[in-house]
Amino acid sequence: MIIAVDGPAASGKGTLAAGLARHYGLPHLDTGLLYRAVGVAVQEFEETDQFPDRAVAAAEALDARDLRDPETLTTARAGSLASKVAVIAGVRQALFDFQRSFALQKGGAVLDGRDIGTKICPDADVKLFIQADSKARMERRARQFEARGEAVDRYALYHQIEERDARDMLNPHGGFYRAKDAHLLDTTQLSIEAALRAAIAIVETAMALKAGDRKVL
Ligand SMILES: Nc1ncnc2c1ncn2[C@@H]1O[C@H](COP(=O)(O)OP(=O)(O)O)[C@@H](O)[C@H]1O
Ligand SMILES: Nc1ccn([C@@H]2O[C@H](COP(=O)(O)OP(=O)(O)O)[C@@H](O)[C@H]2O)c(=O)n1
Repeated sequence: MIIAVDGPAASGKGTLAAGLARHYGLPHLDTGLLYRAVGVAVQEFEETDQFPDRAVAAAEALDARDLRDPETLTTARAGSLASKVAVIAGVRQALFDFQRSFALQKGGAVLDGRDIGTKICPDADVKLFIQADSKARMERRARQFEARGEAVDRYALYHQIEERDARDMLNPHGGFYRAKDAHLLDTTQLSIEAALRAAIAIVETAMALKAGDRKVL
């Protein structure tokens, strides 16, 4: 079974994808980490015209080992760099195969990101689009940073998230929109546990419907 989980920054998609993966015993790929790793690798070229070419080369050379440093990859700066390399068509192309082979491994997988249901796994068994209002998302990210001892300016963070979401939504190569067949899950008022229960219920219903369809055919 392939489960695609998409949504904007700090909507809780990674937490839900990890929870679904645990529940169904499937491997999980947080695809945002790929873009973050590429962005961090070329940060010194950010203000130069070499940035796109360097980013494509970094994406082509990316190795699973580059994803093992959550401390540097999950900063706000890495998030912003990620959304800048994510608008480069060659970067998305270079990262496609890695994501696609992860999705197609035997037994299935859970992937979360921005274009999983639309571009990486348009054939996923179940697609979820996770939403939460901007304030809730900012507060969650603020607490996440504070939990690891970082000082947070909530006003600046709110604007950073809005700016990144806007860049993602305007990304001509990103396909960051809700797939027509994605199930919307708004987690603004839900705890992590309640959100996971709701996500599992969606998966169960979708799989039961699929099985029913197969019987009818
Ligand atoms: N439903 C929820 N209620 C409260 N906090 C949540 C919820 N879902 C996720 N979080 C917390 O919000 C932060 C961001 O969640 P994460 O799953 O990383 O979001 P995303 O992958 O969409 O960026 C994490 O610290 C996570 O524990
Ligand atoms: N499948 C994906 C995943 C991430 N991204 C880009 O990478 C950035 C960081 O993604 P992320 O999922 O780690 O960010 P959060 O939603 O966790 O804040 C996003 O803002 C997008 O610009 C993408 O373009 N496509």
